[in-house]
Amino acid sequence: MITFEDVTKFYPGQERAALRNINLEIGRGEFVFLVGQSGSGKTTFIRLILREYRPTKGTLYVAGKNLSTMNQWKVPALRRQIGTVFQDFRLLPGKTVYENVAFALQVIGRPAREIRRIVPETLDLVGLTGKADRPSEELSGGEQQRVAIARAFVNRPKILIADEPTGNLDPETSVGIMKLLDRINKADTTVIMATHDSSIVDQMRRRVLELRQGELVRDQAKGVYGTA
Ligand SMILES: Nc1ncnc2c1ncn2[C@@H]1O[C@H](COP(=O)(O)OP(=O)(O)OP(=O)(O)O)[C@@H](O)[C@H]1O
Repeated sequence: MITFEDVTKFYPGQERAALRNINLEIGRGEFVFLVGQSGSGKTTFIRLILREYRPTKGTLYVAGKNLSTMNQWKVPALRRQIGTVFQDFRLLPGKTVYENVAFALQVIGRPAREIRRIVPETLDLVGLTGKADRPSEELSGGEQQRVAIARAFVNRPKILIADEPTGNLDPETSVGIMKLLDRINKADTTVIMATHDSSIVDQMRRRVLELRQGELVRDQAKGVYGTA
């Protein structure tokens, strides 16, 4: 699903690469944790997959496409196959739960009938039954993250990228979010999650990729947060 072939990324004016000679493959339906200290390159890794940047060197394939040579006009189609979830939820203010999720389908031109069917289905899936008409800012942090996940998943993307999705949540709420991401993964979605949350990584025992100063220093099946 995702292949990094000797990928290096320098930002303009940067002396040290943000990512250096990354080689790895992430298969369809895998669940992968991306760990490493602040500044180790996790966000850069994610931004390359979303084609926010191109590699300076090397080749990156996502869903069968070479992102280095992909035309700019094809990027929106790529991003439709990738759901994204962030630490700060990024919901649309002044909109209800339903509207937040429906919007993701409206912008890609799905028919209204389909939207009326799929949005409630997806809200049920993420555990927000009965909350559709609530203003999203009145929900708890955990509920807001569920809205964000519903929005990311409503189009049934092949890949879900979560950048610190539990970063603003208490441990108990975080467990609920992880159960949800696990279910989404079991529905044949490739999930990549950047995190500093060691207890979650240690509990889930999934593949762990560790970056250090831009280099991949560990690729461990059923891994843990730290090797020390
Ligand atoms: N737009 C940019 N321009 C220049 N340098 C950047 C840019 N974005 C990131 N960097 C640098 O690239 C390196 C990797 O940063 P990156 O944001 O990928 O790390 P990270 O692991 O996601 O960190 P965090 O856990 O704090 O989010 C850092 O040295 C950072 O300062």
